[in-house]
Amino acid sequence: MKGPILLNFKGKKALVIGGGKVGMRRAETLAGYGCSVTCVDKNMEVPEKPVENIRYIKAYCRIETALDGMDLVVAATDQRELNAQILESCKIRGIWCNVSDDPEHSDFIFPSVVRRGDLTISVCTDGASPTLTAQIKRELEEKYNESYAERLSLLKQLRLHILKTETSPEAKKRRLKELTALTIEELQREVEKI
Ligand SMILES: C[C@@]1(CC(=O)O)C2=NC(=C\c3[nH]c(c(CCC(=O)O)c3CC(=O)O)Cc3[nH]c(c(CC(=O)O)c3CCC(=O)O)/C=C3\N/C(=C\2)[C@@H](CCC(=O)O)[C@]3(C)CC(=O)O)/[C@H]1CCC(=O)O
Ligand SMILES: NC(=O)c1ccc[n+]([C@@H]2O[C@H](COP(=O)([O-])OP(=O)(O)OC[C@H]3O[C@@H](n4cnc5c(N)ncnc54)[C@H](O)[C@@H]3O)[C@@H](O)[C@H]2O)c1
Repeated sequence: MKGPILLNFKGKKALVIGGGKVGMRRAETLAGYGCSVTCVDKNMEVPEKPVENIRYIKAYCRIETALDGMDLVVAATDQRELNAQILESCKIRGIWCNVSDDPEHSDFIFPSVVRRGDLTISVCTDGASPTLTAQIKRELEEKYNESYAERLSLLKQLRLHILKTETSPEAKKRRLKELTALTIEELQREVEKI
């Protein structure tokens, strides 16, 4: 069974093999998390707006050398056999691999993600219905709108202040809980008092 964890991608290196629709989306997702990404495609088409953390390489994938030094690999070619070979080579080397057409054997898969500042909500159906995943994501985007980024930033400041100043563990817990019921305007007023 797969379970969610949040990885720290800073300083990590990822290889995405196959820079088609899915591979390019994965490369951009990983780059967005701060990962250094190399994307290899035999027909590489560099996008109009290249992404800073992505090296775009036009070449056939050479598994033997391409995997060296990689922390994560995504096999996203349209060749099932090649994708399976990439997974096998990663297993031998102890590198975690995602195969875009084989969630069952992948070491990790890509959930759908809603981000609001420090808030991360991820949704996944383990490949059962990515369409339902996308629907649930849209519902969450509406419920947890952009204002949650501001709300969290205020809550963070207040939490740090309470942790520093409040000595009683019970009072600490109670005050932290009370804060989550406040509106943004009320939170702003609380921050001004710090
Ligand atoms: C969340 C998101 C993240 C991302 O991909 O970045 C994602 N799929 C997204 C879009 C999307 N997926 C598909 C379509 C075409 C329309 C449709 O059919 O609905 C579209 C729409 C589009 O492409 O625009 C179909 C599809 N998906 C998979 C297969 C292969 C298979 O099932 O074998 C096929 C059938 C292929 C075929 O038959 O053609 C497999 C996976 N897709 C996953 C994630 C993983 C499981 C997630 C889960 O179950 O929750 C997993 C296992 C991949 C993995 O992570 O290894 C992203 C939404 C972005 C967002 O809105 O946030
Ligand atoms: N996970 C998802 O959300 C999802 C959605 C649709 C499709 N898929 C699956 O993901 C895979 C890729 O789908 P896509 O729509 O991105 O396909 P695509 O055809 O757009 O991209 C595949 C890319 O792989 C490249 N490629 C093929 N052989 C190569 C090699 N030897 N070396 C380097 N590059 C090579 C091709 O040039 C092509 O650009 C398919 O197997 C598909 O079934 C997954």
